Amino acid sequence: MDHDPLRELKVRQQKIEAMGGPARIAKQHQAGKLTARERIALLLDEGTFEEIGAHIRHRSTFFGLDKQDIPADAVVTGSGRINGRVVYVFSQDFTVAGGSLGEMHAQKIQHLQDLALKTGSPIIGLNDSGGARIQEGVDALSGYGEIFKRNTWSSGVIPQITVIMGPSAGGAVYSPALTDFIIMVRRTGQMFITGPQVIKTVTGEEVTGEQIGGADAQIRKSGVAHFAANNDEEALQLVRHLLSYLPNNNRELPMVVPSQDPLDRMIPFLGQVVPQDANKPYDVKRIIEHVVDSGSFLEVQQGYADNVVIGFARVGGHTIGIVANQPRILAGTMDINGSDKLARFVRFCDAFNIPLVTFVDTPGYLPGTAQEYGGIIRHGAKVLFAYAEATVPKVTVILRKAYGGAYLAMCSRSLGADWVLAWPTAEIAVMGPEGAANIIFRDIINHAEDPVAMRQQKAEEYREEFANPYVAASRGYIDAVIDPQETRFRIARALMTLTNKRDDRPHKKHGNIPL
Ligand SMILES: CC(C)(COP(=O)(O)OP(=O)(O)OC[C@H]1O[C@@H](n2cnc3c(N)ncnc32)[C@H](O)[C@@H]1OP(=O)(O)O)[C@@H](O)C(=O)NCCC(=O)NCCSC(=O)CC(=O)O
Repeated sequence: MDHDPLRELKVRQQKIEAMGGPARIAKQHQAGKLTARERIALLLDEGTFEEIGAHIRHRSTFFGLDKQDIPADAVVTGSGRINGRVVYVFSQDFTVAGGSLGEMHAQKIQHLQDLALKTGSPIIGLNDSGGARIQEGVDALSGYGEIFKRNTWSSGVIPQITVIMGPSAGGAVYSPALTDFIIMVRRTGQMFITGPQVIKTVTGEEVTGEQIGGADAQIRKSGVAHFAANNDEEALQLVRHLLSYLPNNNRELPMVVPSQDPLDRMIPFLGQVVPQDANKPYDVKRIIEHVVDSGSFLEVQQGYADNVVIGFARVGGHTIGIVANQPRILAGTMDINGSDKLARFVRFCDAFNIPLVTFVDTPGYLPGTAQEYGGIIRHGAKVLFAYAEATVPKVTVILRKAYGGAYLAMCSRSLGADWVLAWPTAEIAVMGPEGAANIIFRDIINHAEDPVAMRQQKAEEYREEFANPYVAASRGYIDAVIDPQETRFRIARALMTLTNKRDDRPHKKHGNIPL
């Protein structure tokens, strides 16, 4: 019979598209997971997927692999569009050899990384894999190394987003960790360096995979992941939503999403959200949500170090990065985890031309041995480094307390804020009035007939002197004291004046941020 090339192509394509076969696909679905190809179809604009390297085959002969067919080498790779923008995507296929990463599987991902970097396009990894293909040994391992290297080269050039939709264990966790954002699917997505078996053997601890590396653990306890989703579909929608805030690469600006929300919208009740009593908490997210374009706030790393709030939002349709102290948690103090969370976000925004708006209400750093021994000095320094290094427009709004080193750290004028706005309730001081009185009036208080009353009186004197925005404003550390109801309008105007900001730093290979 004559050879029919077109028929051969069809037969080969069908084999590749059949992935691990009906039984394994059914098992995947039973586990609450979609297949690699179903995921890509949900992620991308309809009909835009262009597959790359579908015919790639492994060439390993160890442990009978030469007799094993591994369609697409267990990863589907290609380009497509999200809201019309070109992106690159790889999707590991757990139905084929457990989505394990062999030499050629890794090469497919590397090729995609190269294309994404050269074309300045975001790259998205959908991870669902048993890790390095054990039969392939060092070829599989070095595949990871090549991927890590490209992750690092791409960092700060193109957005890299990871979705953990199945296991991600051992060496497999580090490519995700090198990307900008990790989204985890609850219950099915798990990340850990060593799994429950190894932990039990070495330390005797008994934990489940979910306890050690599920979405809850990696978001709330470790801060490794940034978002959780309830299922595959929700996670993929979140990728599309997140990308809408980001530019394609570091040479472009984020896209503008037309907004119906007037820039000069007054917010009459905004001032009342912050209690008069400086020791009373409130939810800073209420301020953020009222100020930004209606419904545009996307919080990042919610559930981890919630004393610091970070996220993307829009003002007048333009993306901004929001950073805020959260007085509801730990009284809004700065600590180790909050510093790490804040600094990495500021650096992401700076790398991708996203202006920063910082809301300040912090009494200072969290005291205690746990913080000092944990290296708060080193971690806190990251915040100073990140803000001082950032060249994007920086607008700071001081709502209430701005004390000491934490005042400086929260994008103060001294660190390079372009606009510093303050509410009339702002208090800029070296420390809280009670603490200050205890130190500078110690003798007077100790020798007073009624030390308690004297301490109160002296604290009040200190508060009257410094606990207002006007001393700082008189020295030029604050540019304008504003009526709280005008906050949205004033931020919008400040950002508009900074549209063409150009700010250079001395040429260098790279800085040495305290890690
Ligand atoms: C990921 C799992 C928990 C998933 O369990 P499940 O019960 O859902 O699925 P399963 O075990 O039946 O796996 C499905 C199929 O994929 C295969 N499979 C799974 N992981 C594999 C791997 N790493 N290499 C080669 N094949 C693998 C299984 O043999 C099976 O094949 P078949 O269907 O033909 O029977 C488990 O497969 C697992 O523990 N895998 C090994 C994980 C691991 O230790 N990886 C680290 C590698 S070292 C590494 O990455 C480097 C480092 O850590 O530094």
